[in-house]
Amino acid sequence: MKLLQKKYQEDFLHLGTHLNGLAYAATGYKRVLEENRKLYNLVQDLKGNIRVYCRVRPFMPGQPTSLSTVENIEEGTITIRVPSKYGKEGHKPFMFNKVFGPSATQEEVFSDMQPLVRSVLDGYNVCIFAYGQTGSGKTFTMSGPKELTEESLGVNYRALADLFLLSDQRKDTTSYEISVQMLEIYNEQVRDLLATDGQTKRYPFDLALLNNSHNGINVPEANLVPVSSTADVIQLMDVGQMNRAVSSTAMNDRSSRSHSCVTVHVQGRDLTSGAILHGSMHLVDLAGSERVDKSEVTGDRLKEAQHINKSLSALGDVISSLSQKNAHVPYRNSKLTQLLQDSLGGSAKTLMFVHVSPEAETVGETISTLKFAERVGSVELGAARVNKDNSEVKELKEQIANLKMALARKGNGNGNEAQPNPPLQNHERISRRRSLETPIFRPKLPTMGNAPSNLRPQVMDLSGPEAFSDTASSRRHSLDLHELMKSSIPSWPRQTLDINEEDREFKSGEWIDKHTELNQDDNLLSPDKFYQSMTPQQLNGGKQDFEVQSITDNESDGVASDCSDSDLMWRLNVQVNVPRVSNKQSSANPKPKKIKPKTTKVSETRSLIPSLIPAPSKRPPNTVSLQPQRPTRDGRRRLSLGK
Ligand SMILES: Nc1ncnc2c1ncn2[C@@H]1O[C@H](COP(=O)(O)OP(=O)(O)OP(=O)(O)O)[C@@H](O)[C@H]1O
Repeated sequence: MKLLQKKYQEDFLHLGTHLNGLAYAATGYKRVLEENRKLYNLVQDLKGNIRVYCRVRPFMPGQPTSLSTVENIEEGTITIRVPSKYGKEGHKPFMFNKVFGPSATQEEVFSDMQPLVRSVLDGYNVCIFAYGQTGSGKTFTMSGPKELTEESLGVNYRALADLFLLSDQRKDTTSYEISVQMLEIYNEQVRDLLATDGQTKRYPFDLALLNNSHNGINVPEANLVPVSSTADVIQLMDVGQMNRAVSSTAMNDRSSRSHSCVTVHVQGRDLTSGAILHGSMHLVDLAGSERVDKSEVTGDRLKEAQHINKSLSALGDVISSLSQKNAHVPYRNSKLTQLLQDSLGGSAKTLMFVHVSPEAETVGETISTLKFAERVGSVELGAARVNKDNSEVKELKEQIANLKMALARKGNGNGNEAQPNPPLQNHERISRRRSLETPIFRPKLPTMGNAPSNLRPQVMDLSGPEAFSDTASSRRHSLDLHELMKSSIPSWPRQTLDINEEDREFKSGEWIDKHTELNQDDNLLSPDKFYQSMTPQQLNGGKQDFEVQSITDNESDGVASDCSDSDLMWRLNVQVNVPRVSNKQSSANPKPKKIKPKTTKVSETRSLIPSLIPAPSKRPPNTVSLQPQRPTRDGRRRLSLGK
């Protein structure tokens, strides 16, 4: 007995020592997990909180095969073949965080956005946009084709599946509650797509959205339905889609002109500390753009087009304000921005998928789309970006500086009072990082047996770039240089990225004037105007506006990203993307182009929807619009050089 007692004592002692070791290891493990989470999100931060991925659609089966507008794809660069009818033949490179060619699979595309899903569970707010002209593949990327297979599932299915997979993997440390809501915005009216009474339910959106926030996340007073599996979400989406379809049929397919938004709210509770965190993912399908005859752009269609335009412009305003660190961010200017408020700015992470079609006839729209998207990426990634058109831009900047000096001397006698030129060199510092991601987990895909074949959960489909076009943009070439010089805020993109001939060709011209006639009363913001309103400093400093605020230890304790050490090390092998300087364009066309004066102003009515804008014509006379302007008080811009 004594021997046994002694042995038990020894065993207990041994067990105690062992347990101590285990407890110590557990503490260390938790520390490592926490460290991993921080490093993981740091890598995300380094890559920027607004990222832009480009995807090229393949030619459609049965389509006559023609030469693709996409000449080359190389990592983060896509080069567009510019046909001679746009003024001169050339090659136009655009740089993004990542470019997916026509043969890229759905899985490949998803793998690069997968880290964002993970961030939702770490308490971040995420918004995913699909941007591009009609038919360029937005829905394909986000939802998949009409006939879904496991391989063709869009990123939204995969994202939701991944969300549940990860939350399950973390269940020993964190308990997650996930809920979903589905809203539709049509002509600035919000409807709950999950409303059980089947009635169109209109919300006093300001009150509903803004008075019901908890822990920084605004939850509209719509149905917020708890879900516990991907199948649950799929069922809910099916209900929402059916509700949408009912009103669409009744209202002549209005769904193509309304925004629908699926929002996934996540609340995580740390099982040890009880700390709570919140994350959200907005999956929104914005109204698509479509070609209609000018005769159709009246009445309801015109109203719809104006609403689409207005909401996308409001989105631009919000991003602009965030990047300028304005105290006031105009979220309330549209229902869309109200809805996305928690996913824009602050610690939110935004991904834009920009889509392009390969057909030659859409090259104008393709270039406009790519220019806009490239600038969106530049807003946040401004700090390290290298200007790809460096030599040409430098030369033009010098010309601008000289012109301004001359004007200042003329206007002020000796020119002493003239303000110094904006620090143009900042533009040259803009650079971009490339995507560094590889998939960590294969998404667990929902079984197709449960998924209705017509189900198309929506991720943010931004209507095409033309939706931003408006009256204000039409005045872009009417500038007042005196006014500009008085302004303490230099404008940014046209000095650098947009200063060459092609840019003007694709951004200004007759269509602007045509467009103006239609939309004179709308004080809307075009992509150009939006970006013109930003300064180089704002761009370069803009990063801070989008920096992820680290979750405090209390909030995030124990909620770690699931990164293995090796994976983490791989991820931390960060190479800041310094784009290759491409001189193809300038070398191919070294001579300045002769300016053709515009003689006629066509006042034909056109749709406001982006793709309705006809292919841009030659650039306007007096190309002094090299230096962008802020609008005057009456919202108009004047040309003083041409006097
Ligand atoms: N990467 C791709 N691979 C194969 N087919 C694609 C791809 N992208 C798009 N398609 C096909 O091209 C067609 C148009 O794509 P989709 O409907 O996704 O465009 P969209 O941008 O959403 O258009 P809209 O703005 O009109 O909604 C569809 O038939 C789709 O299946």
